Amino acid sequence: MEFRLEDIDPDEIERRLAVVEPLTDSVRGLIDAVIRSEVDDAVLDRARARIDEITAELRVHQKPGGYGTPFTRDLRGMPWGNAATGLRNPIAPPLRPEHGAGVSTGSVHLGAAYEGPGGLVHGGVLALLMDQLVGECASTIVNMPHFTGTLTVRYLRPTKLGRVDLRAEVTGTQDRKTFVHVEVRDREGVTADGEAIMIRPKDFPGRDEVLAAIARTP
Ligand SMILES: CCCCCCCCCC(=O)SCCNC(=O)CCNC(=O)[C@H](O)C(C)(C)COP(=O)(O)OP(=O)(O)OC[C@H]1O[C@@H](n2cnc3c(N)ncnc32)[C@H](O)[C@@H]1OP(=O)(O)O
Repeated sequence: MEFRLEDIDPDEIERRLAVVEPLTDSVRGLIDAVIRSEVDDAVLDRARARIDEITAELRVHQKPGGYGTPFTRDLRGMPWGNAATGLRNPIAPPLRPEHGAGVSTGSVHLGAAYEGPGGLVHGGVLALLMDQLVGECASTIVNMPHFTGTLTVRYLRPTKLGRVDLRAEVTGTQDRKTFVHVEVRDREGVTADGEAIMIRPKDFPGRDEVLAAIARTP
């Protein structure tokens, strides 16, 4: 887990998001269209050539590796490449968690790109979303980043594609461990639940900056 301080103000964050969020949404639309399109092969071939051109244009200047998890001095995180929440990651639904007292919630629309069995959400996608939410829940409540040590998922009944709601709640803490219960619902009720043991790592790159930024946060 690597954290990197990026000393920019909220206006600059908004300026960047105003450019990349619409781009990411457009690519989400493209992914959905590629899965569901019934146009003929010639149109698909033409689309591929145009997409390859755009990809080459974007690759002229790019980061090595992943996007990383930059954060500002006031601890606003910018994990924009995150697989579940990333604001510039088209495979992220994206989940946008909200945090209350010991509870985190989030809703997503899971369309064709998240299908497992026909018409139903892939179990791994649900585990991804649960993992993210329990991570954010433990990290926000304890105010320090946590890793998922163990996540046990029970799939209670199939989850229909469409709107899915998640809720995570801290059920206890013990030294560096935080215990979190999580539930997933589709429009007909609870479809899966899970128990997570979240661990606050002893050390990680950027730890001192995170602690200093927390200390400065009013
Ligand atoms: C603001 C930031 C928001 C971030 C949200 C992001 C959410 C994303 C969620 C994720 O996807 S995290 C990525 C998936 N998880 C990992 O990659 C974790 C990989 N594993 C590790 O890095 C280490 O194994 C871990 C940090 C989990 C534990 O290493 P430690 O060296 O700190 O553990 P240690 O051996 O000192 O054990 C400390 C306690 O934790 C317990 N423990 C260790 N590993 C465990 C485990 N895997 N499961 C359950 N408990 C575990 C261990 O028994 C012990 O309990 P006791 O104190 O009661 O004895």
